[in-house]
Amino acid sequence: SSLPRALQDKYVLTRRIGTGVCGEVRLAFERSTCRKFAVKIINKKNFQSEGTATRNAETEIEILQRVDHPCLIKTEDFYQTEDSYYIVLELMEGGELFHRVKSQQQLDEGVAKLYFYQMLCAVQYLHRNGIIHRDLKPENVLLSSSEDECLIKVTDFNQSRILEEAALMRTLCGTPSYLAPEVFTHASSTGYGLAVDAWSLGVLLFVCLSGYAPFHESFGERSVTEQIIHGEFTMVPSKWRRVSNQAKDVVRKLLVVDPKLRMTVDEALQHPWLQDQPMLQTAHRLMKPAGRGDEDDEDDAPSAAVSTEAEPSSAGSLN
Ligand SMILES: C/C(=N\NC(=N)NO)c1ccc(NC(=O)c2cc3cccc([N+](=O)[O-])c3[nH]2)cc1
Repeated sequence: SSLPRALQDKYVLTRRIGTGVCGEVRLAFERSTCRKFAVKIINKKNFQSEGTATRNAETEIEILQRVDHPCLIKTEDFYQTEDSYYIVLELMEGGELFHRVKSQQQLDEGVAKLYFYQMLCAVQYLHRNGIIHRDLKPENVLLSSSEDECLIKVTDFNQSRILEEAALMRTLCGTPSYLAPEVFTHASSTGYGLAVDAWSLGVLLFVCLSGYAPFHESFGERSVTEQIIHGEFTMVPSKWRRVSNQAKDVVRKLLVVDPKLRMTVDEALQHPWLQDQPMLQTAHRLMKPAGRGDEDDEDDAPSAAVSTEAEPSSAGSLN
């Protein structure tokens, strides 16, 4: 395929390291420094119609270049030809969370908690910046190394939407008398847009803790869609026996059908299961800018995270 000249001048692209529904990921070396990068190649044809494709891709590229958080993939460079986008990204040598969970059957609860905390921080950052990810799944969570204790990064903003809050606010400033009812109810559904990510995080946590998907055609005769609409998930005893009640409580409060009642990302960050000082310290060390992780952080202010040990598991009860 015809790689952009400018890309070839700066990088050598070698073997494929990942595949996606709309393109592939190649290992690349920056010629001048020999530093390794990942290059995500997205062919534009893969999108449905031209219209939405371009809009989606622009939004995605904008988001990729605008976001700045240790647990969100960062773009180093960006090129495009008439039929593809080439996104140069930091290398995430641990690969996709999907393969890590698959190869380990299920993650140790402490490891699942460390990864889940980082995902919550990434999605909290997106929500604070008015961005809904809308496609959170194990394939879109990358691991920085093959170590259990590693940094994770959320990627693939192809389905992301920037909350049209500003446009909505302008509309609501005018005289409401001529506005149709759905402008207001739709507003509330936009407001609830953020909650879709909380649901997906619930599914992600379920998969990390148990190694299988909560909604699956093999469970009973109902279709996956039916199971989801009714919030009917199955905790197979053999897979959940060693999982704490607090961890189960987080899953149950995220997999709530009514978005108004679903736990938010902010509330999840305050859940007793995540008030785990050792985990928080590890996470904050991993999330610091490169190189500052292992210096003695005498001078660092004590982390703002809650310092109390997790309460006794009162969280076993469902509200
Ligand atoms: C931005 C984006 N997707 N956007 C999109 N529209 N996809 O549908 C995107 C999607 C996936 C990735 N994946 C990787 O960077 C990625 C996958 C993988 C597997 C083994 C090993 C590595 N690695 O970096 O060593 C990998 N990196 C990076 C970016």
